[in-house]
Amino acid sequence: MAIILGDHQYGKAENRIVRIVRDTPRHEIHDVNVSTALRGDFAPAHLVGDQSNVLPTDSQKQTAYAYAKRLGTASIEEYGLSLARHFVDDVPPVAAARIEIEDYAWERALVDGVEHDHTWVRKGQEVRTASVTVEGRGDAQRTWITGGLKDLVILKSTGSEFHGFYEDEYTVLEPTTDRVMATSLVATWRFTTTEADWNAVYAGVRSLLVRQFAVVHSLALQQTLYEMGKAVLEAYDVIAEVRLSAPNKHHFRYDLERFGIENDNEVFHADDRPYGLIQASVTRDDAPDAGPAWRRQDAFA
Ligand SMILES: O=c1[nH]c(=O)c2[nH]c(=O)[nH]c2[nH]1
Repeated sequence: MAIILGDHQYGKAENRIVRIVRDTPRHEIHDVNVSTALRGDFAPAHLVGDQSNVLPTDSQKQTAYAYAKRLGTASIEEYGLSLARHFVDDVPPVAAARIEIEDYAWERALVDGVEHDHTWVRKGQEVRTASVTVEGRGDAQRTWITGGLKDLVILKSTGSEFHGFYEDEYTVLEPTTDRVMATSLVATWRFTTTEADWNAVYAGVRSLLVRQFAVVHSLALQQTLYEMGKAVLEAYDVIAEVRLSAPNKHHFRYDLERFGIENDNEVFHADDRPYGLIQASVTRDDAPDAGPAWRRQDAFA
């Protein structure tokens, strides 16, 4: 029997970079969490402790900060692209680089009803995400970009049903034709291009996802997810695939009848666990190969 080193990658995870644009008295803020991962033949480092090909994770961190100046005008996708290309093009042992970014939104503080120039309040909990993977050099170079969001907490108080499901001897769930449906959505979309109006696509996709959640009369969260992905693919030909992950944040109608009080879907217990976890990928039948687009940094965990 031989023991072999398998797939490996290494990088600096979760660089918390804040970029302030202060060229005028009205500042701008970009607050991001950047993770780098380099891939290539780093076997000697693992097998015999030879670091000669290893660009330290500390250097990767320094590079992420050095490139952060670009965040003044660049979207997170563009920033990730320049960082990934730098590692692959300029560091010979690196065969591929993956950059994952989370973007935390701030909104201007209102002071006496006026937007303040250099004070912000964190906007909700929703986070914009992006990943860039660059492989190979020169004409053989290939690039995969995803955009996305996570922690988009969304709830509808009607327009959702769940019935007609398969029942076995353990099924106790009551069918319903009117329930609260809520989730904390994670959506990731895979681009077919390395040049897009990234911020406009983000805003458009986000609003389509919210729109579909609201207007689709849902017979199950599964159906809602499919309709969300389908609408995005119909509207954006620069997107080949949408992946959705949605915890079903159950809201159980509370039994007030015990107290002689009517409860016509008015009072609920919001249960935090367990939760149903509904996940789907929606794709075009002619979508290009996903390559390493979904090879996330936490794939080793
Ligand atoms: O939208 C739903 N999908 C399910 O698969 C499911 N299962 C369940 O218990 N409730 C729900 N709701």
